[in-house]
Amino acid sequence: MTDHRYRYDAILLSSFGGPEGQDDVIPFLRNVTAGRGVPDERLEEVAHHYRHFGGVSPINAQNRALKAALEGELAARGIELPVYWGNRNWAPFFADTVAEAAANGDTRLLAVVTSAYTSYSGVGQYREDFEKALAVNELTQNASIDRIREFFDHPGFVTPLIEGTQAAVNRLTDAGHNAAGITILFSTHSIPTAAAKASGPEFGEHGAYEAQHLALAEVISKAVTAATGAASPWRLVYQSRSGDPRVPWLEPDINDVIGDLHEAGDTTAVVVVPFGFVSDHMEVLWDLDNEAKASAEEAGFGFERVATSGVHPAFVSGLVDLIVERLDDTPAEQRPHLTALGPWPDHATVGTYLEPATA
Ligand SMILES: CC1=C(CCC(=O)O)c2cc3nc(cc4[nH]c(cc5[nH]c(cc1n2)c(C)c5CCC(=O)O)c(CCC(=O)O)c4C)C(CCC(=O)O)=C3C
Ligand SMILES: [Fe+2]
Repeated sequence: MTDHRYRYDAILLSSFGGPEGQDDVIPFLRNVTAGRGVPDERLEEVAHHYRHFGGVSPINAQNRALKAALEGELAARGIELPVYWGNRNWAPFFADTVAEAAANGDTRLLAVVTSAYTSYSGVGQYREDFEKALAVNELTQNASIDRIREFFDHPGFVTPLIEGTQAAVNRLTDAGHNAAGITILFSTHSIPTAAAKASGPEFGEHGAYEAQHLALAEVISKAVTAATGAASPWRLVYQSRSGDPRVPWLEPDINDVIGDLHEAGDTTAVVVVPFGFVSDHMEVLWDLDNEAKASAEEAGFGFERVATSGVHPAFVSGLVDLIVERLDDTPAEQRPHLTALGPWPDHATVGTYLEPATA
């Protein structure tokens, strides 16, 4: 219900969604790829990843846990805003969640999107999802959905990654590896190069998407060096490439880099930091814990995979800080950010350069 102490009525935890059983796998994948030219062979291959885990993606349980954690942190700070949860690709779908919220009188929603960087998938497509969810409920004139800013360089998101990377490097050095022989692989989702450029061409050939990842990798690497006292080399690598093989996507692939490091001969171990994601969902469990780990074993490397931010208390608290800065309309110069690119601006409307890649 409209509570005039706040400029929003409720929080909308907004995510990707995932299947909850074998029968959901194919319908889910059809939702994800609707009209987007992902070849059938790729869908078969990805279906197999889900089938291997009983047709259940871990992402929904992770979002239920995040929702509960956000509710706990909001309550602890005396902020009386309900938290709803909706997804793009699987139930609870945005349209149903928005209908439920509106039935409760909650029409001014602030979305917390489980995506830290600027891209069509992480920003523009959510904006379109929100517009559709309002439109099918005939709420376009009577309800609104804003979102918190991209939080790639917010301390709440970054702190768990720094801690995790530091601990992983320490475990490897304790096991006898030299810091200089440990390569830190900062891993994120590959996207088509055209989509990367469209995420903000003023940031270079691969747009804001790559610039944000490079800036953050530098920050984490420096923090780890400062804490451990010894520098380890690092690389930005990409994972989970999809789509038409003739369309260029961001490279290098993590598995190719592990192979190259093996040939070059200076590396004895890798630390994989899945900093492109906020939870240990399927793309982390399959593409890293399974595939990248196998590549590392083949190379004879030590292997450590750092946890995503998940429901780390610093992350949960950081998300509530990001909510509060919107409730209070905190000026940009007071908003925390750990890279020179931030604080990323709020998007009141669809990012003009966030169109889907047509390449
Ligand atoms: C940038 C980005 C993020 C991070 C930001 C964000 O969170 O948005 C992300 C997250 C995720 N991607 C996920 C799953 C999938 N992504 C796919 C396909 C695609 N992803 C893309 C990009 C991204 N994806 C792209 C350009 C495609 C090509 C087709 C298209 O343009 O849509 C496909 C189809 C099959 C395949 O080709 O892999 C699946 C199943 C899951 C859920 C995992 C789980 O279930 O635990 C999550 C969190
Ligand atoms: Fe994806």
